[in-house]
Amino acid sequence: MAVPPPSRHMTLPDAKAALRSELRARRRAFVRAGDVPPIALPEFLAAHIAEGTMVAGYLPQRFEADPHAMMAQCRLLGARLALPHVTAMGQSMRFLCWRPDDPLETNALGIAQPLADAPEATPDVILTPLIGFDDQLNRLGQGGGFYDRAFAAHRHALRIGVAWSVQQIDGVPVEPWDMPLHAVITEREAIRGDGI
Ligand SMILES: Nc1nc2c(c(=O)[nH]1)N(C=O)[C@@H](CNc1ccc(C(=O)N[C@@H](CCC(=O)O)C(=O)O)cc1)CN2
Ligand SMILES: Nc1ncnc2c1ncn2[C@@H]1O[C@H](COP(=O)(O)OP(=O)(O)OP(=O)(O)O)[C@@H](O)[C@H]1O
Repeated sequence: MAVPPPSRHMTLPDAKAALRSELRARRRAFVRAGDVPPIALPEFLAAHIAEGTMVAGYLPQRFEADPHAMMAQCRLLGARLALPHVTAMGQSMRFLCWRPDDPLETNALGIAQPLADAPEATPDVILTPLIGFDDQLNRLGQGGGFYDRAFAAHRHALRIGVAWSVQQIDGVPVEPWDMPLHAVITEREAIRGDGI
């Protein structure tokens, strides 16, 4: 979907901030319109999940795409689950093991997460919440750099974006540290890269 091109006078951080605000509005309108369908685990991704595979998921904030159905399907295939754990902006994000009945705390950013002393996980698959994405599998996140740093720390993990289809744009601005996703899964389709 086309987004108005950033003005020539805008800096890249300004352009990204404008995109984030437009995409958050789209995401909110999509969810408020009601009847959001579940996002299923596509067959090509299920083929990477076996007994003991460590899948890092996330607990969606209000209007984020909901990965619960995918996480449940991963568990049925024998996967173990983990969730992100953050302390403050600029700090690294850890993935901590989590089962559906385990206790949660709320972090400084208002997101529920496992308790700090839960065992640390090394993810094989990282289900990644997105603000936006494009058909080249470039990703726009919240801007904290948490997932950029996590991708750099877990280079062998599959990077799987999860989003509502309305979050697709023509060209996400790419910066030197950005690592493209292996696939993006939406409620309508899966965009699959060459590496998966
Ligand atoms: N569900 C979920 N969990 C996640 C992330 C995420 O994007 N989604 N993260 C991905 O990095 C990490 C937390 N990172 C965050 C980075 C920035 C903001 C932030 O700027 N929040 C704004 C409000 C955003 C909004 O209105 O949607 C704020 O606090 O002002 C929040 C979380 C770890 N856990
Ligand atoms: N490997 C890394 N190590 C340290 N800092 C990094 C690394 N990758 C990115 N960063 C920093 O993190 C910030 C990421 O900003 P950017 O706008 O790309 O966020 P984003 O990719 O949208 O967000 P997120 O990764 O949180 O989903 C930048 O300030 C960048 O310098």
